[in-house]
Amino acid sequence: MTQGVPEELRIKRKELDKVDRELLSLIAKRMKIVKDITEIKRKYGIPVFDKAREEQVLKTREIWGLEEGIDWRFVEEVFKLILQQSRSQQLYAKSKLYIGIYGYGGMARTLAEVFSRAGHKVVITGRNLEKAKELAQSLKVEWGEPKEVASKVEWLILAVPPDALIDVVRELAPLMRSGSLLSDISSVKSGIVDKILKELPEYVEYISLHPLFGPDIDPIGETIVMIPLKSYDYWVRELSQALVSMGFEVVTASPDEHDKAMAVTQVLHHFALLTLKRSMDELAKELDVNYEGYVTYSFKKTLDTIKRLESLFDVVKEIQQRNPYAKNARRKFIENAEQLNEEFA
Ligand SMILES: O=C(O)C(=O)C[C@]1(C(=O)O)C=C[C@@H](O)C=C1
Repeated sequence: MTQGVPEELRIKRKELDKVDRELLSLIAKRMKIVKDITEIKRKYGIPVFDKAREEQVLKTREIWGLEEGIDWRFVEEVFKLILQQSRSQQLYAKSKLYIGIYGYGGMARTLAEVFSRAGHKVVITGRNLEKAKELAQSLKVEWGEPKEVASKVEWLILAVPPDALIDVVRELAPLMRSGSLLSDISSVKSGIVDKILKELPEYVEYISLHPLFGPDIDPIGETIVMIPLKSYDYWVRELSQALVSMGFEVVTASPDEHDKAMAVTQVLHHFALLTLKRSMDELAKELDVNYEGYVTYSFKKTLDTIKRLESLFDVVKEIQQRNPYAKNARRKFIENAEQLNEEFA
């Protein structure tokens, strides 16, 4: 391959090799400092994720980049990646929890991975033990029979679709340890949490969770909504601290507050983007045009989001169907589209 490469290009490539090596050494040096920061944060119980500091980091680096003649957007992208890596390197567990995860889908994997990386003891279970075992082995954590797991963990997280949820609660909740905690992670809370509450024995606590991220992204720095339904202060404090020290932002809400907020940020957002996609496809066909080469920087991001939504279509549909405020949200969207259409006429 080197044959035919002009000598001066070869020399320049060598120079690049050297600089890139130095770049990596500097990144490793930064990571070592981050490790020290983790220890300090663990000592004082300071959250991993510090939004204000990250904003300051991005702003200063963008300015320094400009001083060096480097485009700020590039600097922003690079430092966003560095910060993401930095956060995910920092996870710590102040007190170690024994956590059971029922399920082997994408969210089960993401949560199990983060919890075990932070130092918690994780055990995977589910109806299909082979699948549970497969996931557990790939993450190097334990697996076990549902009943056995339910009876030994301190915190059992059910990462199963809403239709399967109640049966699992009915089967496993009575076997849980006194004072232990149960959580579901469903995207809509109305019509689900009440049913779960009815099934719970008196000695089991219940905090419903909604991780506001999909299974396919690095979750550190993202938000988890915490909905305490049946718990003493102990678990609310313990859980909130555990999540914060793993780098999550925690928002506490009631089930109704959660569903209302999600009607705005999730239902409307998904509906608008899927409507956009269908309209794009129809219009492109009608106009007989291939628009793929004409995609702007920000539209590329929109298309990526649409692709993600399409790959999670079942979940998207379920949210649209189950959120009690979804119908109104969709109507608002249609009304506003019509109104805007008149304004633009
Ligand atoms: O300064 C901190 O608190 C850090 O943990 C370091 C760091 C960084 O890598 O710069 C990482 C995560 C925080 O969200 C903010 C900044």
